[in-house]
Amino acid sequence: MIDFQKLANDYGTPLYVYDAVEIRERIRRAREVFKGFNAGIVFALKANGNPALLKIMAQEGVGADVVSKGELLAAKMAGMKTIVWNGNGKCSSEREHFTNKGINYVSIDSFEELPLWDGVEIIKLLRVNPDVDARTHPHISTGLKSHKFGVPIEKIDRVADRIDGLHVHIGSQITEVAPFLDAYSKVLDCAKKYGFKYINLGGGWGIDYSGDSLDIEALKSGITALFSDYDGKLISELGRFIVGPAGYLVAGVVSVKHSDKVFVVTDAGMNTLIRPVLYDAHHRIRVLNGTGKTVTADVVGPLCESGDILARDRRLEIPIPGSAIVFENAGAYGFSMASNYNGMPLPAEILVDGKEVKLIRKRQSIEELFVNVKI
Ligand SMILES: Cc1ncc(COP(=O)(O)O)c(C=O)c1O
Ligand SMILES: N[C@@H](CCCC[NH3+])C(=O)O
Repeated sequence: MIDFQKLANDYGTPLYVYDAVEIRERIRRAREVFKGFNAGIVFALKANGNPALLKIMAQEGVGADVVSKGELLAAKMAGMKTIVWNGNGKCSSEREHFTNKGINYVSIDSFEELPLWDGVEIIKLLRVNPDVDARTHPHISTGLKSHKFGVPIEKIDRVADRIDGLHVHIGSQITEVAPFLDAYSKVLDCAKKYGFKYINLGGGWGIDYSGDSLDIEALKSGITALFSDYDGKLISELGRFIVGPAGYLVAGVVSVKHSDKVFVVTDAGMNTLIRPVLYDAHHRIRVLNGTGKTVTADVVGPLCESGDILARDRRLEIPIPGSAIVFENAGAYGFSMASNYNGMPLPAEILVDGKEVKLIRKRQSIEELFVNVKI
C-alpha cells in the first residue's frame, strides 16, 4: 500500500505518484493478449513521457510510439529499442533527425506524405481509416471518415506496392471489443490481399474510470481467432492501459468552502489534470483525512476558471484542510497534458517500486517558468 499522505508531506503537493510494480504487471497482461503471435508492444509516449517510467518499460522489452523530437529523446534516454514515428504533421525538417536516430517504423498518414519516404530505409506503414465508430468520447475517437487521421482503407490499391504494412488506431478509452475487431478485420483483409507483413493495431484499450472497462479476455479471444492464419508481425501501441491505473494525482486540500454548494478547494487544478474539464472524465477520489461528516461536493482547483473542476457532485467525507486527496487512474494523460496556466509550476513526479521511493521529476520552480523569457 502506498502511503500517499506521507509522500504528500515529504514531497509537497500537487504530486504525481506511479507504481512500478503495477506498470510491469500491466505489460505482462498486455503481452498475454498476443501470446502465440509474432507481436511487439510499443508504448505511446503521449500518455506519459517520463523517462524513468519509460526505462521500466524498456527493461520489459517495450518499444516507443513517438510523435515529436521531444518524445524521441525521452524514448532514447530510457533505452527503448523499437521506435515507431507517428503523426499527421511530420515536418520535412524532422525527417533527417528521426532517420539518423535509427527509428524502425514510420506510420505514414496521407498519400501526400508517402513520396517523401521513397528511397528511405525504414519499415513503412500506412495509417488507414477504417470508418469504424469507436463509441468513445468524440474528442478521442479517430477512426471515422470525418476524422483527420489516415487514408480511406478502400483507396490504398494504387500505393500498395510502396508500403510494408498498415496502421490502424480508431480512438482511445474504448470499452467495447466489437469496434476493435471490426477495424482489425478490415485491416487484416487488406493485409492479406496485398501480402503485407506488418500490422500496427494501435492502442485504445479502455480502463476502469467509473465502472466500464475493456474486457481484455474477450479481446484476446477475438484477436486469437481473427489473426490465427496471419503470419506477419503485429504491433500493439498502448498508452493508457499500461500507465493509467498505475498513476495517482495527490492534491493538497487548501480549504472547504460552504456556499450554495460545498467546494473542496485543492492546490491541483485543470492545469494539473485537464481530463475532467476536457472530456468530462471521471477520476475516482480518496479522501485521506476526513472530518467524519459526508457531503456532496465539487472538488475544484485554484484557477480563475469556472470550469476548473476536478470532480463534480461527489459524495465524500469532508477533508481536513492541509491533508491530501488522491485521484485514481491519473497515470495516463495526466502529467503529459499539464500546463503552466495561471503561472502554476508543473508538479513533481514520484516512482514507488515496492519499498523504494524515488523522485523522478523535481517540481518546477517559479524561476524556471521564465528561463526562456527576455525583457
Ligand atoms: C496513433 C496512436 N497510437 C496509440 C495511441 C495510444 O492510445 P491509448 O492511450 O488509448 O492506448 C494513441 C492515442 O490515442 C494514438 O493516437
Ligand atoms: N488525451 C486523451 C487521450 C488522447 C489520445 C491521443 N491519441 C485522454 O486524456 O483521454
